[in-house]
Amino acid sequence: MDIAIDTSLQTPETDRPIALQTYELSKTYRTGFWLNQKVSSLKKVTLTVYEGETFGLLGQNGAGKTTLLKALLGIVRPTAGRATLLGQPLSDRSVKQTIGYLPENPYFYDYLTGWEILEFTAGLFRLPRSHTRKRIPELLDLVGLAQSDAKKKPLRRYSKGMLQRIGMAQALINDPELVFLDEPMSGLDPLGRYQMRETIQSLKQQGKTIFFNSHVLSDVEKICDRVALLAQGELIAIGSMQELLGVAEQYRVVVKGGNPDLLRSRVPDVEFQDGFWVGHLIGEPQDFMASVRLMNAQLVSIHLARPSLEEFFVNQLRQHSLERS
Ligand SMILES: Nc1ncnc2c1ncn2[C@@H]1O[C@H](COP(=O)(O)OP(=O)(O)OP(=O)(O)O)[C@@H](O)[C@H]1O
Repeated sequence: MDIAIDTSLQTPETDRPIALQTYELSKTYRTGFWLNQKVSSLKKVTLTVYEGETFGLLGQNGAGKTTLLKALLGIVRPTAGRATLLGQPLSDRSVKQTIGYLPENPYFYDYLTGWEILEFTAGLFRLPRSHTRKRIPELLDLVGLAQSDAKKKPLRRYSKGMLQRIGMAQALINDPELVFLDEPMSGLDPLGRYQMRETIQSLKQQGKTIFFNSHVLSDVEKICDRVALLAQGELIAIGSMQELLGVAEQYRVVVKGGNPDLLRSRVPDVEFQDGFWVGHLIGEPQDFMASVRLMNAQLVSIHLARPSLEEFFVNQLRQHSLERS
């Protein structure tokens, strides 16, 4: 399939330069012994990521996130549709020089030390040795491995968190403009996740575009400028946190006791959590407080809040599966 640059793809909604764009990108895998079964993993996905953005791709297991990443990186061939990376079609190999990629489960030659693996990767990019000698310590510092003896230790003696960090350093060796991260927080403890977020934020400050998949929605909410949500290969939502979650104009209420059916008329998304009814209020808080008293229920808390990304994610997926059934 020939994926040519299409000028219609280059028409931005704003004047911001585009880092990555897909137009009706689709991927169908053939599986089974006779390759006679089809799995439609991406269905006409159209999206734009602007330069300098931190963009999060969300979705349940099997939603098609890795397939989209692999299609963009040329690891799998799209079945239909088009895409550009830094203005070039996917078929243009030269663009790979300016791209970094951290796979979900990076494979390393584990007899190499941290320093050696970075030297090896630098060699693949044909970076001059003098440059590599300066670049490696900078990267070890950026990913939080400079203080340890990581550079001298073989990778088979690395912890999961250290491997993830050296994978990140490896993805950045060529000082890429566009960085793809597949589940960068996976397997990290809370401190490791915090440090990975810091690393991503410092890349953002350097003006890099970051495109990443994650299941850790609280991290995504903290660091992403925009997110897209995939469900069964389809793009079902895309936007900034403000566009998707709104501004804080809803009251979140926590109530003890009371009749859930009556509560539901004012708090449609109410759910029972750890002994309390929790949800978002529709209407005036004063009226609600009066009705809670009439229900013989107890108001535990009420405060202005917008839904979390997790609540948005669950609601969107529920709605999508209702529409499908
Ligand atoms: N090489 C392949 N051959 C056949 N089917 C595949 C292949 N790779 C992925 N799939 C299928 O495509 C669908 C999307 O998979 P993908 O790995 O892209 O999802 P994902 O959103 O990244 O999931 P996870 O969060 O679990 O990594 C799944 O149904 C998966 O089984």
